Amino acid sequence: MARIVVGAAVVRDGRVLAARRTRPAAAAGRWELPGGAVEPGEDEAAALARELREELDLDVVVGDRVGPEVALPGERVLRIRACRTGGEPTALEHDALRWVAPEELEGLDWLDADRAVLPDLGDLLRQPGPSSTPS
Ligand SMILES: Nc1nc2c([nH]c(=O)n2[C@H]2C[C@H](O)[C@@H](COP(=O)(O)OP(=O)(O)OP(=O)(O)O)O2)c(=O)[nH]1
Repeated sequence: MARIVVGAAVVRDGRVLAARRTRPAAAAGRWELPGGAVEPGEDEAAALARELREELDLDVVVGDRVGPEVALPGERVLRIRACRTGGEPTALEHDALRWVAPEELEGLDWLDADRAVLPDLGDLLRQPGPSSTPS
């Protein structure tokens, strides 16, 4: 069975958090949705929350899937989940972080697999969020 890699679409004020990789060499300098591999016996949402604490010192609430499941090399698949946070991320394993607006998505140098979710990510960012709900 394919190993699952989970990535977070952390959304705030209509932007999504992108993180720039430092390793391996082929991926260094390219952007991803932060996350990592689900460990055996671990729940996907729990894995994602754990990875974001480890990589970004960030507590998130994990929500619904975004976009298609994408095949990765080495019998792995990438699944993206929408996340919310009240905190500020710190780059502990990446060399840059950026809040990306929908119109900037296409122009970023994403890892190849992540390109497949950009249309759905754009739709998600354009939806009115909690912060823009009239009170
Ligand atoms: N986290 C993350 N990984 C991605 C994305 N797109 C993509 O192709 N990948 C690939 C890159 C890596 O080969 C793999 C995740 O590895 P990782 O280094 O981020 O996470 P990890 O610590 O759990 O990995 P590992 O030590 O078990 O190899 O998935 C993405 O958007 N986010």
